[in-house]
Amino acid sequence: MTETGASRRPLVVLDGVDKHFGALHVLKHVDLSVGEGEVVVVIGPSGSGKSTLCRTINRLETIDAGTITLDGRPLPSEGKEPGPAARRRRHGVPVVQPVRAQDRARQRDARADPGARHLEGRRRGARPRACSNGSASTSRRASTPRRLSGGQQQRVAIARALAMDPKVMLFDEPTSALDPEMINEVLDTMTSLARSGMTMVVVTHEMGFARRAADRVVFMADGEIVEQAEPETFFTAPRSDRAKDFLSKILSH
Ligand SMILES: Nc1ncnc2c1ncn2[C@@H]1O[C@H](COP(=O)(O)OP(=O)(O)OP(=O)(O)O)[C@@H](O)[C@H]1O
Repeated sequence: MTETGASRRPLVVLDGVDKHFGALHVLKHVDLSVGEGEVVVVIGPSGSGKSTLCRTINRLETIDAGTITLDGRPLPSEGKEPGPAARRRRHGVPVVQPVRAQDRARQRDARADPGARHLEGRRRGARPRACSNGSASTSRRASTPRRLSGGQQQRVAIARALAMDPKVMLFDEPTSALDPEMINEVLDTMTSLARSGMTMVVVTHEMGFARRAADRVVFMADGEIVEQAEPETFFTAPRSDRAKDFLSKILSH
């Protein structure tokens, strides 16, 4: 039986977190504890606050009220450190986000048009940087991420994040901008990571991944955590009408 968050050592703890964007109340008194080695998949309708939740954990977004602690240490208040990048480095909570659409368009242009490829090479600079991706082949290692496919770029992003030796990794819809055939290779990498014991918070619409790799599914709607359960329980017997409605829509596709 899967160990639930309650029986693990708390690693990431959100306590009464509120977040507004102007008049929009995006996170409403959110309480969430992620245990060490736990894989939490966050799902819910568009606009429910999933990405914002993820972004508050690594301080890409500030919060208005409540606390977030990482391994018992509170995240700093806004203004006490130089900037978001420095905060992320210090706290070591990497987030893997979608491959940017513009990068993918540029790759397609470069493949289709030698002139564009030349320009693309100039844009990158004279010498490609090596990337320390243990899963990449030797020839791929000499490539810069922009020469790689979207799926390979995401695997490099995951490898780079792992190089930070993080206590927890965040994934914010990492497969959302990928071509369908590349989605599975990224999900396989994430599944391996989950099975290796990495603590992960994953915002995704990939329900197969949630069933396969999650210890717990957190369902959000309108800025609130409406319910949370082990995947089988959630997918076969959701309790709330919101979750039933959401699942009926996505699972019927
Ligand atoms: N920087 C911002 N400024 C203003 N409003 C924002 C900002 N970021 C997000 N929002 C709004 O906050 C709400 C929650 O957005 P969020 O991206 O967290 O939702 P989500 O559940 O991840 O949605 P999706 O599944 O579509 O990505 C949405 O109404 C969104 O438009």
